[in-house]
Amino acid sequence: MHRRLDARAPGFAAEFDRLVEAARDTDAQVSDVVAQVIAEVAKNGDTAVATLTQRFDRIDLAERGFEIGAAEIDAACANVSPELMAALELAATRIRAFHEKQRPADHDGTDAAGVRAGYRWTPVDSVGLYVPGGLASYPSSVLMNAIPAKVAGARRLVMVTPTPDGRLNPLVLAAAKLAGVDVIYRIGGAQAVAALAFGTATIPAVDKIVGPGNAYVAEAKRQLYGRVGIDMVAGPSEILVVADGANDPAWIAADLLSQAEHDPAAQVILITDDAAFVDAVAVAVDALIEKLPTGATARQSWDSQGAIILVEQLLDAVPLVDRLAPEHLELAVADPQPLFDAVRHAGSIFIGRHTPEAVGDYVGGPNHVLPTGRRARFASGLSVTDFMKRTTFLECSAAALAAIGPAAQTLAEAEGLIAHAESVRVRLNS
Ligand SMILES: NC(=O)c1ccc[n+]([C@@H]2O[C@H](COP(=O)([O-])OP(=O)(O)OC[C@H]3O[C@@H](n4cnc5c(N)ncnc54)[C@H](O)[C@@H]3O)[C@@H](O)[C@H]2O)c1
Ligand SMILES: N[C@H](CO)Cc1c[nH]c[nH+]1
Ligand SMILES: [Zn+2]
Repeated sequence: MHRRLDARAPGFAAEFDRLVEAARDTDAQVSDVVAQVIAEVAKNGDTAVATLTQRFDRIDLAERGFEIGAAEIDAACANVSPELMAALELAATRIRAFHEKQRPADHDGTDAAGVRAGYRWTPVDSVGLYVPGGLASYPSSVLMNAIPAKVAGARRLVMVTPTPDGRLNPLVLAAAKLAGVDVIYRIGGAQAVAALAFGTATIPAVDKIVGPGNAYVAEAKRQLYGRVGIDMVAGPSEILVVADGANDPAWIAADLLSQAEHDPAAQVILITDDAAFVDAVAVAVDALIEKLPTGATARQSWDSQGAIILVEQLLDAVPLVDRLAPEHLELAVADPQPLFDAVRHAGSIFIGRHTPEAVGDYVGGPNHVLPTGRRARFASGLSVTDFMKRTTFLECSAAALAAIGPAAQTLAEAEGLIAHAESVRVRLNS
């Protein structure tokens, strides 16, 4: 049974704290398994990747090969219907147009002291794109990963995706070809993330790993950060819907289940100011779950992570939203703008009754790879700048050094770092 909370009831604060602190993606068991997988791949490379892939995805890489080659990709593309291809192309066009606006500007200027200072952006050389493939397949995540990488100018795009029991949606390969991915390996989970971080005889190490995944994938990226760059921790999906009682309960139930069907660990929450609507949505959720092919997953998520919170008035939702910092926030209310203006922490916001989060998963334009587990407090969705880094630069003429150097010398001496002071002083006195 999902949780029900009433913001006006005594004990609400403690109950809400428990909801906020409920760990879904970093529990000790997941963390230990991932640490073990990473250690095995670091030590035994391809052999460990093959053994773990046999264990978790039940496929024999010695027989199938690690890489998905051009012939397999072309055959898959030939099987994609024109209607699907058109939808994929529409998605790609819209995602590209949105991300092209994110290209950052360089800066190069000379200040009043005559010092030239600035920064310039350059792309990361090689990136690993994680495309999930355990419970569902994610052609849309191929586009969301690869298109911003291409817009940034990353030179080499290495994609990994698991193929449990050999299953692979041809649209995943069509999306990879459309987006310009360079090489694809049929591996997933923490072992794929570790292979991309360390490199193996078959799989080249990359500079940065991006993309979403389940708790194991997200934890592997978290543990490997530092050895390799990561975009963020993007784990099991989340949605928080703020809805008034004027909504059709079936619409809101579908929105909640759209994220619950991703993973038993997905978290879906409704906040409303209408007590009757609480019951209506709960009934609609139960009715829709029965009809979904993904109902078993959605049921586990709804029962174990789902919650409905009743508030006195809609603006009371704002501090609750900010505490939860959800991956997705839907504002299904008559006048969403005041809520939109007030909320500070959310990965992506969907404004008004006619903007279901699902449209953003595919064709909206903004990226659907987003921080989860309350990390929208400090992290942002995948963007072009995740595939770039900023190098600053400085140039002093003799006159400029004369203007600012003495203060540097003074500070270096105060820190007791005399070689620092000396490297400025010798130039000032030349
Ligand atoms: N936050 C985001 O931006 C975002 C976007 C899209 C999808 N998602 C999330 O991505 C996830 C996709 O999950 P998925 O499972 O379908 O695919 P996945 O590719 O992320 O995970 C499948 C892999 O997990 C590993 N695994 C499974 N059970 C394991 C176990 N018990 N021990 C060790 N490893 C194990 C296996 O190696 C398997 O190949 C969902 O949680 C979904 O909500 C998040
Ligand atoms: N909702 C997911 C992000 O949490 C993204 C996605 C891809 N396909 C469907 N949904
Ligand atoms: Zn989704």
